Amino acid sequence: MEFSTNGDSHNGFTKIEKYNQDTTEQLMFHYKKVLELLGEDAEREGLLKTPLRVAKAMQFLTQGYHNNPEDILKSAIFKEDYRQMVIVKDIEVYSMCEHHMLPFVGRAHVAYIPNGTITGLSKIARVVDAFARRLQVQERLTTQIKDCIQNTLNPLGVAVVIEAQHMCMSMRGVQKQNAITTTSDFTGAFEKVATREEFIRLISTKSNY
Ligand SMILES: Nc1nc2c(ncn2[C@@H]2O[C@H](COP(=O)(O)OP(=O)(O)OP(=O)(O)O)[C@@H](O)[C@H]2O)c(=O)[nH]1
Ligand SMILES: [Zn+2]
Repeated sequence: MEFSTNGDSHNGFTKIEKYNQDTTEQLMFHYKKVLELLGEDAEREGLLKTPLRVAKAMQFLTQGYHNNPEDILKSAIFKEDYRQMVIVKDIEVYSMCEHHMLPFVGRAHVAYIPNGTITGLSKIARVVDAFARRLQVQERLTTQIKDCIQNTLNPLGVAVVIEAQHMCMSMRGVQKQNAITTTSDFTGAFEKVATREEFIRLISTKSNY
C-alpha cells in the first residue's frame, strides 16, 4: 500500500496526499454502485466526485492496517531509570465499529511503569491511532494497545482505559444519544488495586492546561 504524506497538518491531522491507485479505483467503482443502490443519481454534479472522496476517506480511516505499532514504539526507546507511572491521558480516538462501519469516538488513557526503558510520549498516541484506524470493537482496541506496549517495552505494567460513544448506538439502532462505553485492561503492577486506583484517580483529575 502506498501511503505518503506532505506533512501538511489539517485540523491536527496529517493530510494524506497519495493513495494506492488500484485500491482507490476499485473503491470508487463500488461506492458509485452504493450511491445508485441507495436511490441516488450518481451522475448529478454534487455526487460526481463522491466515490473518489469516499474511497480516500475510507483508506484514511483504515490506514492502521499499514502501520506496525510495535515498530512505532521501537523507533523511540530510551534507557532511563524512572520507575514510576507515566500516563498519557485524553488521547483522541477515532475508530470504526466493525459491525456497521460507523464511527466510534472518544478518548484513551494509557499508562505504563518503565522497567529500565521509556518510549517517546507521542509514540503512545501513535500506537493508539495505528490500532484505532481499523475496523474495530472497543474491547479489542483496548487489549491490542495494552499488549503492544507490554510486549514491546516490557514495562512493570500497562493500563489502558477507553471511553467512547458509538454512532451505531446513537444515529441508528437503539438510538441512545448519551451512552458512553468504558473498557479497560491492565497488566503487571496495575493488577494491584492500589496502583490501579492511583491511575484511575490521575486520569479523573482535570488538568489546568
Ligand atoms: N461489544 C461491542 N459491541 C459493539 C461495538 N460496536 C458496536 N457494537 C455492537 O455490535 C452489536 C451488533 O449486533 P447485531 O444484533 O448483530 O446488529 P444489529 O442488528 O445492527 O444490532 P442493533 O445495533 O442492536 O440494531 C450491536 O449490539 C452494537 O451495539 C464494540 O466496540 N464492542
Ligand atoms: Zn456498530
